[in-house]
Amino acid sequence: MSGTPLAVRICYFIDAIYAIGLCFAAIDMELTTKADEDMERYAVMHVAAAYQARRHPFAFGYQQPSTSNTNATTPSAIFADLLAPAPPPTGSSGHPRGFETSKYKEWSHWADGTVPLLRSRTLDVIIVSCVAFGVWLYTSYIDKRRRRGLPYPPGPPGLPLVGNLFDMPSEHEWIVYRDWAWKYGSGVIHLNTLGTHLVVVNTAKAANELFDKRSSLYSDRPSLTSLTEYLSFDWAIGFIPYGPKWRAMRRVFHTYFHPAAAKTYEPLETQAVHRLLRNLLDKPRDFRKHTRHMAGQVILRIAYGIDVLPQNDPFVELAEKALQSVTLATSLGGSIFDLVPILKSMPWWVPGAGFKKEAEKWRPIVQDMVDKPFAATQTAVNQGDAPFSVAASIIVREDRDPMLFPAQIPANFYLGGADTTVSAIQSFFLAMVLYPEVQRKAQTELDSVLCGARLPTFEDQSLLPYVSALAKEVQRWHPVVPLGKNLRTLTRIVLSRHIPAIPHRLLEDDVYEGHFIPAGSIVIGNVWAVLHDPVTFPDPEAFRPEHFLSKSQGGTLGDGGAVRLTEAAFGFGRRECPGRYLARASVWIAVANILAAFEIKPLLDEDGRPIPVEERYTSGIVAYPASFQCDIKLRSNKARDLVLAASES
Ligand code: HEM
Repeated sequence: MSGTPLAVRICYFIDAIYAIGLCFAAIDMELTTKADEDMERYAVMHVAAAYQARRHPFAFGYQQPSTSNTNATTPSAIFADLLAPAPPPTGSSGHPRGFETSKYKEWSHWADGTVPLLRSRTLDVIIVSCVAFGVWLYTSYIDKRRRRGLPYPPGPPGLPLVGNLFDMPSEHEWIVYRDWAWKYGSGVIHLNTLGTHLVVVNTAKAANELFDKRSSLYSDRPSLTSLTEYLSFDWAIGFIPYGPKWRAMRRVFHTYFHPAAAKTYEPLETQAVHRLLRNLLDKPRDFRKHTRHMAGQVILRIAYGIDVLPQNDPFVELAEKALQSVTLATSLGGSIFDLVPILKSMPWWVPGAGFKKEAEKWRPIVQDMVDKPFAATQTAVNQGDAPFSVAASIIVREDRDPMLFPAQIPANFYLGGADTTVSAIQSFFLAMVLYPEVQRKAQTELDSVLCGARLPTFEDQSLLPYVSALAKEVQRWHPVVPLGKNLRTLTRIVLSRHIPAIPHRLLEDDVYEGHFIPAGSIVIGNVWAVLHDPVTFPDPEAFRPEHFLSKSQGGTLGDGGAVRLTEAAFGFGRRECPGRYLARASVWIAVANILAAFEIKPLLDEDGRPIPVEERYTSGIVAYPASFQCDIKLRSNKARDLVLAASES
């Protein structure tokens, strides 16, 4: 068997299923009409065909027999009929295609025996069907008792057994879930995929009630075997279940990222943004690459005290490569293990096995991402010339938590902080191309406060309310982590475990507004829907910083409400993003400085007409604007001087 080509093995499988299906159909007909020999005959032929193919792998081009013109009534006669016009041998391997007449006798005996065999199986089928029906009745009864008569939250009806598997959207799921919430008139909707309950929370009210007020129930994560076991991401706090290890990690995060600690990183963030300005000046077309470099510079400096190289930094490249493996894990091959953990012990040809092999190649890279930058800091500490960094501080601490491996803590920063910050800044560039009047207003405010004499710092926040509202609107307009990732048709199968951005998992049965939510449900906060609620944010699809300005300033919200709602961009409850203070400052500093120095416009074509830019986004865990080009030009000579001076200091 092991030497048989894969394609042939797939053919075996398909044909066996086909033949079995036809046998059951024949039995069914026999039960109902007692006289449909035709159907039975058809089934027998296909069973025989499958049998023949099993013995002769290259004979798969057999011709579909037509039963309509035959008078044959017994399996032997059918075979005689079937075998008479032997197809020509055309297989490139030299093996005969079609049936081998020399085997006729053997097969016909076998086929003759099939009819009574099918008949004798009838009772088995009835028993199996009764048992299956009984199991279904019993589980329905248990389910009903567990729900105490309460319904699940509303949602699309679904099909028996597979539930909503085929309802699941393949991209931009956050919009579909929001639409379902409107259609069924409920902030919380329920879906069932292959028996796994999926609950999507679409309003701020429900998110607040479930994730915040009942946070002890809603803070677990579903197990992601593909990432934690196969790729060794078991150190990533975002994937660690709710429990002592997660708490220990969060405590460390809090030590280094609480608001006062985050404030101490502002000079580093400003320095990275100044380098970004210089890079934009030198190579404006590479703005995407530059934002990635900026985010990497901030994170690696804070995490390890490493000053990254202007180009091709080995630590940035290593981390970026390791993160590519997450995409691999969230492909169908990897996700299948999250859905069906038993596949872990299955032979190599079972679905997902290719992923296992691939994961072996990637694991050392993920390990290097953890070890190599930490080792560099260790060396610097030993030599006594390490600048402040989280890694250096952990190395010299004596009160380290024994549950945590020191090198794993700073590795979390790149994983959580790099892509997210990059996406936000790229959304900002897109918004400025699409909304030139917003850009003009922000620049007018900057000019009136700074008078072109200096670049802005984070301290200027309160002096620049429109720019500050603009930075918040960037996170609302297209939330960085809107909900989910791209799920193509096949990956619908893994939805129940793997759908959302970073899903929560319910620990105990719960009831919300008269609806039952079972323990183990995967609970997704639809950040996008919360931030596109037309009652709170009129005209939610438009980029309008006024969404975050008080009414007296021409906006729609008081600052208090707006502040709480921007938090939604960073997730919910106890799992809320621990890097949010750092992230918010990085985005503000980047946005304000770029606006002060540059004008962002559409590129012009050869005839001087603006090249249209579309507002399109990818559907990943982190959503990016789809590739677009823009023209980034200095606003004035004064701006050039400021950029050059800042990048040299
Ligand atoms: C614009 C920037 C960022 C955005 C929009 C963002 C957003 C998010 C979101 C939505 C979550 C999921 C929360 C939930 O499960 O409800 C999250 C989790 C997380 N983020 Fe961020 N994030 C950003 C930057 C950062 C940075 C800079 C760091 C680290 C330095 C970071 C570290 C983390 C970690 C460790 C988690 C997992 C928390 C846990 O599971 O307990 N993030 N982030």
